[in-house]
Amino acid sequence: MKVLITGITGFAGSHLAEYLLSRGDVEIYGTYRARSRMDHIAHIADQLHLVECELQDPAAVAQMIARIKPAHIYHLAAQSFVPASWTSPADTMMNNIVSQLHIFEAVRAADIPCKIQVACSSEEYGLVYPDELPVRETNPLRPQSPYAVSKIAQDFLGYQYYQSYGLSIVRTRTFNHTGPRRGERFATSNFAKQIAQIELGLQPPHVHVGNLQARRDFTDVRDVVKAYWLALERGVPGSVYNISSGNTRTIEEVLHTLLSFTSAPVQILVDPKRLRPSDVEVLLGDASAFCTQTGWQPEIPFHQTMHDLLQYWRDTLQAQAGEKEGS
Ligand SMILES: C[C@H]1O[C@H](OP(=O)(O)OP(=O)(O)OC[C@H]2O[C@@H](n3cnc4c(=O)[nH]c(N)nc43)[C@H](O)[C@@H]2O)[C@@H](O)[C@@H](O)C1=O
Repeated sequence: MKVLITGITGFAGSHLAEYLLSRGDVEIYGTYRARSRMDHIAHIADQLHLVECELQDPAAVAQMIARIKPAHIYHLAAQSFVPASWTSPADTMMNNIVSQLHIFEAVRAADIPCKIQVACSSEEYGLVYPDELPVRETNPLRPQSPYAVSKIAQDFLGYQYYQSYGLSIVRTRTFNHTGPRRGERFATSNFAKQIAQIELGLQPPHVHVGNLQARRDFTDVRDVVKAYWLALERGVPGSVYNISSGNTRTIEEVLHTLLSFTSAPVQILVDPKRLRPSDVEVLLGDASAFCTQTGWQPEIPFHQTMHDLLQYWRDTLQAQAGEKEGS
């Protein structure tokens, strides 16, 4: 079976490709852009069909889908960093909404039986009141960032294309996920990288942070990509599912978990530039609909995820230092 992963060079995309390869029953195609970095998939690139495709170009997308004729599409490519959606809101809308429209239109034009997973987000819930926790899929959506609005548009377009044209679309509202290869701008990875840099003497012993009081529901990315596979294998087309762990912790607790793995003495410094115009205060998801439908359960404990993330940065920085020495 042919599957297509948009954003295969990214964080979730690279883990999904690894997971699907481990299953051994699929032929994996993945899109990348001219400026994409290949580091995350370099170790498996010879087992993938990589296709350069700008998803904002409708003709390129139509041609690519008509040629590959994938049975599954995992649409993971996106502008996913919330703060960037304030500095470049139009770019976020184009990247997230317009690209997805091109994929849907290309599948319609090719007239192929294709299941599509749309990567939506817990950010769509935005402002959540204490008596609404844990959040279910039926909760009102009260977006707090342009990014959240773009994800609501992706989500609702998925619904509408299912209703209007019968496209086999499953929407996943994934809560925070992290693990090795997480982009360094996101809180967990940023803190882990700073700690690894402090350990190597590459930065003074200060960890710079933003709002530590926000609460988030974290799942390991390696569990999340299994959920994406199950979403298309066992999810009901037209449905939307939360994907979450059912645990919430403050970002301060996340930082202290990472710090528990190091003996380096550090001072925590709040950087006002890291604060957002409006931040989602608390997210805690109810994934029972998805678990019941597909049998999915997150398996990797949070401590393990944080441990592996810190180790990822230690290894990456050491490899970079080795390369510099060698050159
Ligand atoms: C589900 C959702 O999950 C992610 O969005 P996010 O929750 O914004 O992720 P983040 O890691 O940037 O922030 C988490 C929290 O941590 C706070 N925070 C404190 N100090 C720093 C800090 O220094 N850096 C950052 N980035 N955040 C910080 C920050 O204010 C926020 O409250 C994306 O995958 C998104 O694509 C998505 O869909």
